[in-house]
Amino acid sequence: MSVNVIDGRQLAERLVEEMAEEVKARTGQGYQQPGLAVVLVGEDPASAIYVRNKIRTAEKAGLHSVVTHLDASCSQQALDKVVSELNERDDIDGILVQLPLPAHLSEERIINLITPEKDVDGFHPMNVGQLATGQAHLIPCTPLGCLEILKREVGDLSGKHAVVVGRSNIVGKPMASLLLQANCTVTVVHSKTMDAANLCKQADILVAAVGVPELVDRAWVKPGAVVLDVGINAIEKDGKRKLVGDVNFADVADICKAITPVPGGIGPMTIACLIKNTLVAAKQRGVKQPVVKAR
Ligand SMILES: Nc1nc(=O)c2c([nH]1)NC[C@@H]1CN(c3ccc(C(=O)N[C@@H](CCC(=O)O)C(=O)O)cc3)C=[N+]21
Repeated sequence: MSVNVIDGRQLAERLVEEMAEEVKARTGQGYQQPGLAVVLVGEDPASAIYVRNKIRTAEKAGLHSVVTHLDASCSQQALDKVVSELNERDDIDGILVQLPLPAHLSEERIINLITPEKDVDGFHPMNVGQLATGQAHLIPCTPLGCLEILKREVGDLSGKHAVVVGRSNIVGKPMASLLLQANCTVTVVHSKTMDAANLCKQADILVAAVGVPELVDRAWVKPGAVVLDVGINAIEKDGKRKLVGDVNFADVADICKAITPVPGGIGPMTIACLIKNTLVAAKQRGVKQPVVKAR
């Protein structure tokens, strides 16, 4: 079987270009330039890289962006205050608080505090509930990026057996909701599942999102399956730091119909979907530019 390696970087770039056109058209019609706010707490180097990528991509799409960088030791009250102020700002359509937060801060509290209309991560219980009931408008970025790829690679998902490995609130659960919405038969596999490999081997669509380096090997994959690898794991190999996914790419690639690589697969699509959600939020809010009166 010839391997189809899905180029997430190229696809993401195309989506960002399309969105840049849309932003231009909308500002031309008198709407305010969409704004994204990213809040970063602490000095985790991986988080700093992701935040930089998000801001760079936002700028490519013609959004304006603000980054608030707080000290790792900041209080919950200080973080709450930053989010509350962003909630009130008219020029900000999307708010993202980079996770994970330092252990002394409550992620749940912050997720619940972000106003649902600006929750471009789609993590607020209101947006989670809307996704579960098919009324979604802000859908978590990674699952949304996965769906975009599946629409292109598979087309109609109706009746396909999709297996999601992992049950996190940020990927596994919303991914399962979205696939169900698209008429897949959905199985969720997790750490307590009996015989995960055999369940996965029945999947037409396999989404791996557990954060275990190269967990999924050949024994887990049905020939002809479409495999999406959400994992981003930094490992040491031959004394060098290297990024690998949750899928053992070299072991499975030749039996897949299509597969996403790490890096260059789902990661860039996640960021493109963050921009998409910021546009969705901006349209929903519909704020016009202030009218300057002629005199
Ligand atoms: N509130 C919140 N929302 C998030 O969406 C969120 C978060 N917190 N915390 C961390 C995770 C992780 N995440 C990534 C996004 C893009 C890449 C990405 O673009 N990766 C590149 C390369 C990365 C590299 O080279 O290190 C790739 O896969 O090709 C990776 C990881 C978003 N997250």
